[in-house]
Amino acid sequence: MLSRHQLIDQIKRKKTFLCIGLDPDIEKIPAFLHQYADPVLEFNKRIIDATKDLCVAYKPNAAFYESKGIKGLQSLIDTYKYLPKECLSIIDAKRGDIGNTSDQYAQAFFNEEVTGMGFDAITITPYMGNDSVTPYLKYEGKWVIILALTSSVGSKDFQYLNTEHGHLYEAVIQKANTWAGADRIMYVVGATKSEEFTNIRKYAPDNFLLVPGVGAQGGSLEDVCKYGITKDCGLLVNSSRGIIYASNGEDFADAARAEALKLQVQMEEELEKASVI
Ligand SMILES: O=c1ccn([C@@H]2O[C@H](COP(=O)(O)O)[C@@H](O)[C@H]2O)c(=O)[nH]1
Repeated sequence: MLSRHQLIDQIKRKKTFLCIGLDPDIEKIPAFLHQYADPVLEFNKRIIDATKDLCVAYKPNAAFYESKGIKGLQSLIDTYKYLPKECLSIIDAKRGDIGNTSDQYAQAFFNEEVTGMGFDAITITPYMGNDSVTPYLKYEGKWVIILALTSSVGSKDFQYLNTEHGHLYEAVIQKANTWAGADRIMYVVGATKSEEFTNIRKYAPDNFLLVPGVGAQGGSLEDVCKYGITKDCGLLVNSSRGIIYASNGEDFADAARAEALKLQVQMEEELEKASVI
């Protein structure tokens, strides 16, 4: 469990708001790792060891594990167990279903005694509304991270539709703010949508925003900070492929560290500029 207060403390202490995405594709991980019983776990462990002082969160995306069946699920459980306790652990599962089904998803990712996984936070699609989100909030201290404005090209299909409360993504934020406060709810906003951050801060002045899309998707960290940073930082900027696949040789963990370090240095500058540190 990681509270808002602990998250902000960690950001100030480590001078970073980097979230590293653990999206291991068996086709892309270095060949020499295939000699290990669980190559994915070995890959993740070495990435974590090489980067844990440079980031405040790790975000395994469930798809990369679920696509491998039982072995993948075991890799996810063992990766969860290996994550440093001081870092926010986010399962990027993008779940969303009726209440009793959401209860099962919440148990799957939050109830460590039952499943071996007790992530601090989960990503949720808000399309089905209140009853698809509130079951996760029953787990005291856990975070729900709601998709608001995604980094994807397809975000324009629904998220910009006009409603009586503004664009659909604005209506999502206004409604979700009535379910819990900024100590329990974060929003996903893509780095590729930096022009919308000022607007989003009108509705979510205090919420942390999980921001994917820097690195492989071409989003600008500088622009995200220009329009999105708050006095408490309020940002978790994710990079997955840009860090974990920096090299596919034996030096992959060092190369990942070098990429993470570049982002950490930029983040430290932004934190200073915004007087967070
Ligand atoms: O709007 C969204 C929501 C989630 N994601 C996820 O974040 C990472 C991004 O990976 P990169 O390799 O850094 O592009 C990945 O797990 C996505 O599923 C997103 O990209 N956009």
